[in-house]
Amino acid sequence: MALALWECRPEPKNRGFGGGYRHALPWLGEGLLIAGGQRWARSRRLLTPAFHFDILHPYINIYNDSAELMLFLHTGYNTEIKRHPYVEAVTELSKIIDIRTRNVLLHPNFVFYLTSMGKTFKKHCDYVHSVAKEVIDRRKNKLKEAKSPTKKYLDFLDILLTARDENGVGLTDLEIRNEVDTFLFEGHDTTASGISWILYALASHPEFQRKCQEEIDAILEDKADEKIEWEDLPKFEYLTQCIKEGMRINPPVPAVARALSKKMTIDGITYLPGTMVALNMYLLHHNPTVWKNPEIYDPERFSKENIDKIGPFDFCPFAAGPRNCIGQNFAMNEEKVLLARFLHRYTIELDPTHVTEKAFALVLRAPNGIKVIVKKRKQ
Ligand code: HEM
Repeated sequence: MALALWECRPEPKNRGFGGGYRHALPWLGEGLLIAGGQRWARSRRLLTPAFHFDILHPYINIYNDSAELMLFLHTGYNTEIKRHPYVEAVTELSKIIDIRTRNVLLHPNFVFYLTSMGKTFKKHCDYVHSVAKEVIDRRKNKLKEAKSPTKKYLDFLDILLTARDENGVGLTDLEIRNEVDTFLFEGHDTTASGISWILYALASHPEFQRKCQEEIDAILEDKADEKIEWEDLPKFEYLTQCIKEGMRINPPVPAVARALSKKMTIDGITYLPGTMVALNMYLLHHNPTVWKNPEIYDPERFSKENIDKIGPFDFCPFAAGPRNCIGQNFAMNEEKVLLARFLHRYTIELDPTHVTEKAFALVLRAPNGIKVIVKKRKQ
């Protein structure tokens, strides 16, 4: 009998002293990313309907609107693009968690919160929690006024607020806030990193970029408003190959970690329960025993002819098993729309004066930025 994901018992996240996830607890709480055991199983069961195709379908309009805004900003010369304070705070929080995880002296709470970094962390946590609370309260009031959700389409927040388990019990206010914070982080930073590194790969390989553009031009040929419909998404076959290869060579989440729940023997060495195990997706995707010529960006690896040669655990940008990414379809759809709309209008080239560096944090970052030259296409 096949088990639903939440009926499996995944290895827990390492939240003990020294474990990386522990440092994100004051920010994300026991949301889906960090929770374990029964709490995780209940939340995963309640939240899975939020990623059903029927719920994802109307988000296509939001992806298109976001693409529109991004393209508009590109047309303005000297436009100073200010990041939202929420995005600034999340970036700082994830940077601090990364620094803290690598420095054992900052692990004890009583030391960390005495440092200026600890105080900044607390300040940003309070701010992001207040934003999440405001969003939740606003929607709660709307739902109260309407008595029951009357919108044609429910979104993620409606589902969080109205979900009930088999005993008719919903999520508490704190559980809802933890999920909102988790999804705002997991849903934004990861996709932003993915799109940036895919654009970098395509700027480095004009031949693949041109092939994507030919495909995009053919799909958008008769659309004066350039709007991508839900039905168009499966047509972007070559773009999808480039996206997957982009996430192979630069996985947005470079590593995850677990604590062993039972003894495990790897290469003749036995590890005891509780041992922390880091699973490095970046190294997996660059391992020459798994991938031939791993440093070469080659979208043909994901062509119809070749895709069956890829093993089930060779390509893991969204992790694997019961604790895989719940938002992976959402993310793939968003990446397709944003990249297709961008490449339809513009061609990008690498800035030859800039050296792009990689930093392995909670998400894969480019500490000094990715610089490309953007040229309007003649059509
Ligand atoms: C390119 C984009 C994305 C990538 C590469 C990505 C990758 C991942 C990975 C590797 C994990 C496992 C993390 C771990 O074990 O510590 C994960 C979990 C998760 N992701 Fe994503 N993600 C992406 C987008 C999204 C989006 C758009 C959402 C929500 C809208 C989302 C929500 C989550 C949540 C809630 C979890 C925890 C799931 C659980 O433990 O049951 N992710 N993601």
